[in-house]
Order: sequence, then C-alpha cells, then structure tokens
Amino acid sequence: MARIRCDQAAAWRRLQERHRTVGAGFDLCQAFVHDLKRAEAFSQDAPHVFADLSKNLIDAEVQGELFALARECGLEAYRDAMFAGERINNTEDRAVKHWLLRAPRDARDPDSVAVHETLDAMLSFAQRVRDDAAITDVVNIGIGGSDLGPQMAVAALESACIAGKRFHFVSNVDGHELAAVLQRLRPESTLFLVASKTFTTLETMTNARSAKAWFEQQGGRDIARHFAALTTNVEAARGFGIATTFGFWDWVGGRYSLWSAIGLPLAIAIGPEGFRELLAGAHAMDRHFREAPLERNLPARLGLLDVWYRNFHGFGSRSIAPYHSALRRLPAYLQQLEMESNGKGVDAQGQPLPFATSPVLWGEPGTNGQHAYFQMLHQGTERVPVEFIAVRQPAHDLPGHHALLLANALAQAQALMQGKADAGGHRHFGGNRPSTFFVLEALTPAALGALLALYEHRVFTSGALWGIDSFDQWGVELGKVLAGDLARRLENGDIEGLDASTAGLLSRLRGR
Ligand SMILES: O=P(O)(O)OC[C@H]1O[C@](O)(CO)[C@@H](O)[C@@H]1O
Repeated sequence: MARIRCDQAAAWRRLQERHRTVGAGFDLCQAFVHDLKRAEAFSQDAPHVFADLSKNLIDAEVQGELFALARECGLEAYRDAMFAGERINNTEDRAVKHWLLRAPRDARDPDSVAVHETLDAMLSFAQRVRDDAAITDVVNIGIGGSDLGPQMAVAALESACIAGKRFHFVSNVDGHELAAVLQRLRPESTLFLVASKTFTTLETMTNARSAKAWFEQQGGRDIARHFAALTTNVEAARGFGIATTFGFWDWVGGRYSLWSAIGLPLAIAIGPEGFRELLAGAHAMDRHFREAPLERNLPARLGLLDVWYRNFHGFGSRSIAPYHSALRRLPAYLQQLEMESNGKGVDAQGQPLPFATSPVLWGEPGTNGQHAYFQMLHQGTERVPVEFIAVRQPAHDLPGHHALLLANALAQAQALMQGKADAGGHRHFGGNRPSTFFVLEALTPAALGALLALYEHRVFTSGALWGIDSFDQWGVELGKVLAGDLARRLENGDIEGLDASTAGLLSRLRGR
C-alpha cells in the first residue's frame, strides 16, 4: 500500500517551522497559565488507561499539525491494512496479526478459529498444570520475545499468581543462569517449557538441550509430562523429542507473542480466566486504536508525540518510570518492543533515512530510580522525556506506603516541569522537562493487557510515519553469524583473517 514518509509531507515542513519559531522555546509552566483547560485538553481516557499528556512540550497547534502529518502519511489506512491482514511486514512478506490473538472468535475466519482452538487447548493444559500439585516448578526456556513478555507479565501480576508453584525464566546462553535454576529443581516436580518461535535460536536450543540432559541424568522419566514446546516450528520440537506442543503462526512477531502460546507460563500462573482477561484488555485497546478518531486516539497521540520529540526536539532517549515494583521488567520488555521494532536506519524499501528513528528506552521502577539517575533527569545537560506509570489501588495492605509512592510520582513530574528558579548554581533546577503520566485503576490482567497493546500501537504509529517496517529485525542477524564462526575459532584457536583486536581477545579468552 502507498505510504508517504513523514519527511515528504507538507505538515513536516510546517512542524519544522513551528519548532524553529516557537517549539524550541516552549515554556510548560506558562502554557498552563495561558490555557486553564490545558490539563483536560491534553488528557485522554482509553480502555483501562488514563493518560495526562499535558506536561509535554506541545500545544494545540503542534498537535493539530501532528494529526495532519499522520493523515498525510496515511496512518489510518496503514493501520486498517494491518487489521485487514495485509502483508505489511514487507521485508519478510508476512501479515501482522498479533491483534487477532486477542480478538473474539470469528467463525468465518479460519485464522481466528485456529487461534481459539490453540488458546482453548493451551488454557486447558494450563489448568491441568495448576491442578497438578506434584508440579512445583515451571521453567520457561526462551529469549527475547519468548522470554520478556511472560517474564514481565508473571512479575506484574504476581499478586494474582498461583500459590505453591515457582516460575523461573532462563534466557541467557550463559550457563550460570540455567545452572543456578537447576540446582533448585527436582525432575519429578518440574515442567520445562521450551519457548521459541523458530525453535532454532542458539541460546534457547543450548539451554533446552542442557535441561533435557540434566532431566535424564537426574533419573527423570516421562519427557512428555515434563517438557512442552511453544513454537511455530512444531516439527522441530517433535524432532527434539517433545510431544506436547502449542503452536502459533508466522504472522505473530516474537516481540508481539505474549498473547499466543508464548503466554503459557502466565496462563499457568494466573489461570485461564486471568489470561482471557489479559486478552480482553488488549482487545479493548485494539478497538480504541482502530475506531477512535486520531484526536482522541491515545496510541496515535503518543506515537505522534514520539515523532515530535525525536525528529524536532532531537531527544535521543525516553525514560520509563513505573511506580509499581511489580512492573520491574516492563522497561526491558518495552526496550525490545520499541527498539527492535523501530531501531531501523532504512525505510521499508531499503532507502536510507535522513532522520532519526527509535529513541533509547530505559528505566527502573520508582522510587528506586529517584535515588540513582533522576539527578541527571533534573539537572543533566540532556532533556529526557519521562513516562510515569502509577496504579491507584495497591495489591497490599501495608498502611502508608502507597500514598508515599504516589506522592513521589506526582512530585517528580511536578519537579521536572516546574524546576526551582529562585536558587542559583548547584541548587538551580531549570525545569521545563517533559513527562507523561499514566494512571491505571489497579494492576489487573485486563489493565496490563491494555497497557501493553497501547505501547504496541504507539510503536506502530511512529514506525508508520517513519516509513519503516516495524516488524522485521534484520539487525540481529550479523552478530548471530559472527558468533557461530567465533564459537568454532574458540574451539580450534584459528585466528586467521580476524582483526587484531578480536584475534588478541580470542587468544586471551582461550587462555593460551
Ligand atoms: O522465539 P525465537 O525464535 O527463539 O526468537 C527469540 C528472539 O530472537 C529474535 O528473533 C531476535 O533477537 C527476537 O525477535 C525474538 O523474540
């Protein structure tokens, strides 16, 4: 489908002009003085998520131009193409249909029917594992999208997780990780889930082989009961000796696969009903993204803000500050989602891009981050937009804590914006530092599903304007190939043809 890249749109030039004349000197505090309705105008309710965008460096005119830019670039048509199942992942010639995984069953659509068959089977398996008191440990072996999503979500929903079962996530090829987990396991009470879309990934296959060898050495019997595979490559899983498999499809990208069989650890942890609630929350956000006009469309507004910050203000990073310790793995999850999707230097046709794309995402839960890097956020030489995520209702009943936590989130956003002008030198806070503030009512499966889908569509929006293919990841290939070659060289010591640095390091690491 025809797409206009953002830098070729007339609105792009108007935004450049706007940034040159007023945008760069935009004063946040003054904006609130001049517009008493600013907080309301730049707030947005979406399913399960409220967002206050008013502490961002935008005004109504910039936002209007950003909507114009989105329309000129064909964002809505491109979004509709994704939801129509067109092959918008053009470099891999694949459709992009993770949203179908959370849509209600549609008997007319064979893909939807297959999705729900697998979902039903996977959820009954999850229920059986939940009911099986003999299984005390579930070990997910996977990496990237086959690890970060379930790991993040099991932590996020820890208050809803089943008692009496421990969940472990082994991703790294570094044997320290698997060895530390294996030490705490007994084969008869362990279920290994080998999660890999391709079932070829070096880390996962190495860990899966070692786990299987350990299981057999420890006298484990009945692989069929103690190993299951979550993969699009069911044949390879069978070849590996795993009979219980839950499949998914090539139109589910790794970083978009939590909603598929890859979510099995989460389904075991929170139960089939909880998992369906997660899907329903994400589906509600899908509908919002599909149906709301851009002016009231939260993922679109956020994605456009990202373009404004990256390409006009030149902000190179964004900090994620979840004020909820259960969201401790969310920054890592979002790093893959956004940086693997939009960390591209060429457009979908392979043409070099003359502008910046994905920012660096980073962060830690609040209030911990405040005692580590918030110094830089308040007084450093870079301006970094911060994203606060607060949850109104806590999942514990310790008195006092939650109000202090929320007060800190509010205070940081306020301090970033207001600064402190009356003090000079080291005590001076320049202020005018942007932030977005999200509020969830409670950290439920539905709210988490909606929040994650919100981020997915936001990444879609900026990627669409940048004209890139947000659904491939060719940038991870080169390192994989070189690692294969270097693994052989580490064995045999061959340094022929290597650059001097790599050759020297290789010899040192071989200890010879
Ligand atoms: O699920 P697989 O096929 O093992 O891949 C794991 C991860 O590797 C990548 O392909 C590249 O890092 C990710 O996109 C993916 O999530």
